[in-house]
Amino acid sequence: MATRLRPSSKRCAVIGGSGFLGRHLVEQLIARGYSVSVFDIRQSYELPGVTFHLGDLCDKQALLSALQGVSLVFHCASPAPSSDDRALFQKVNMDGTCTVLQACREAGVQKLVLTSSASVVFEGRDIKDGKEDLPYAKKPIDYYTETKIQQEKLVLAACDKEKGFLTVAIRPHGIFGPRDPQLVPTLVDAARKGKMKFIIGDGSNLVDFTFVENVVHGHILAAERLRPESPLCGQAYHITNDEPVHFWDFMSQVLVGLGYDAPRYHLPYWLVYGLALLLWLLALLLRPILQLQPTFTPMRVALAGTHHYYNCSRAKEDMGYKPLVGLQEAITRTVESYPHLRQGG
Ligand SMILES: NC(=O)C1=CN([C@@H]2O[C@H](COP(=O)(O)OP(=O)(O)OC[C@H]3O[C@@H](n4cnc5c(N)ncnc54)[C@H](O)[C@@H]3O)[C@@H](O)[C@H]2O)C=CC1
Ligand SMILES: CC(C)=CCC[C@@H](C)[C@H]1CC[C@H]2C3=C(CC[C@]12C)[C@@]1(C)CCC(=O)C[C@@H]1CC3
Repeated sequence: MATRLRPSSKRCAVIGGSGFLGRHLVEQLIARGYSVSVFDIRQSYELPGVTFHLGDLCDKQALLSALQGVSLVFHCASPAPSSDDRALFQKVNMDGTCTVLQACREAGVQKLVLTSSASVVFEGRDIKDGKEDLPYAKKPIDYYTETKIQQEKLVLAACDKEKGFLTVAIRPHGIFGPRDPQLVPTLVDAARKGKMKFIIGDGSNLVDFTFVENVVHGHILAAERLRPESPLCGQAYHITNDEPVHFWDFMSQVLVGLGYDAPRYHLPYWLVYGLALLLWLLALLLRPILQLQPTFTPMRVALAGTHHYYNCSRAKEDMGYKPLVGLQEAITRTVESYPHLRQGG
């Protein structure tokens, strides 16, 4: 019979630790004296104190060997939202999360912190100051959101004080910062193709964009405050910068900071949404013969043209959360971190 290592409270694993958020989380955990095992399908860096375990989270045996002696697990792995691959999302976010839960229980893990998403309540309509008690989206706008909802439900339902296995979900929104492979690169790519001249809607919609270091701070606070007697058990928490901003002002600041023109001309929201939907259907029909990746997906158009900002007072009250980096400093640091994406760079 395999021997089980005694879990140590400063030994943790980060599933998805090679990704954007995962790597920032790993760096901060190391700085705080944790020893970290990264479990991911790829290795994207090396860092003293970090052990890499390459594997797919759908493979329980591979997970079990990475979770030996680990008391705390962060699960922040997911296929990229842009992949739009239903089967992959179901396999990784739903079946894979069941496997993660099973492996955690078998390995004697005591705490699991899931990176969920504030989008689990977003249906493409305005959300202003949304609290955690909003119902899950009944008609999720894409497969990513659909499976993030199921994933969060699975993890929160697995919280079991009697069995000594505690879970909590963090719901960040619009994560950005150095090394983000999604928001700034997509924006710059669209600008370089001349697609960022238009503002979708009247431009007055307020949105949360959250600096990656604040998201990391929320995760670590949640892990450290998650105890049998704490209110965190089995709960979800919004983590934002607590400074909603006009979507198009944020985009313009990043674009201008990198030397591109800010979008200027307005287009009606429903017109662009309708076109994006048509394009998405066309891409779906042509998929067997042609791989189309439209920039303006229905989800992106909805995010660009509606209000979606969230209240994070539950995290403030229950875990003492407060953003560490303000939005202006965060934008400056992010823009400076992408010299290669500058106009002409
Ligand atoms: N980027 C954002 O704005 C937001 C992200 N989130 C959530 O945050 C988490 C992290 O996202 P990012 O760091 O932005 O994404 P990312 O794509 O940079 O990182 C995800 C990591 O998961 C790994 N991964 C994917 N499938 C795997 C599998 N089957 N087995 C093992 N590892 C696998 C990838 O290799 C990658 O390193 C995700 O759960 C995402 O849903 C939530 C809200 C907003
Ligand atoms: C309109 C347009 C093409 C803008 C370019 C930027 C977008 C790529 C980002 C703007 C808001 C971002 C966002 C996400 C991905 C990147 C954006 C669409 C998420 C969908 C990532 C995963 C989540 O859980 C929610 C995020 C909401 C905001």
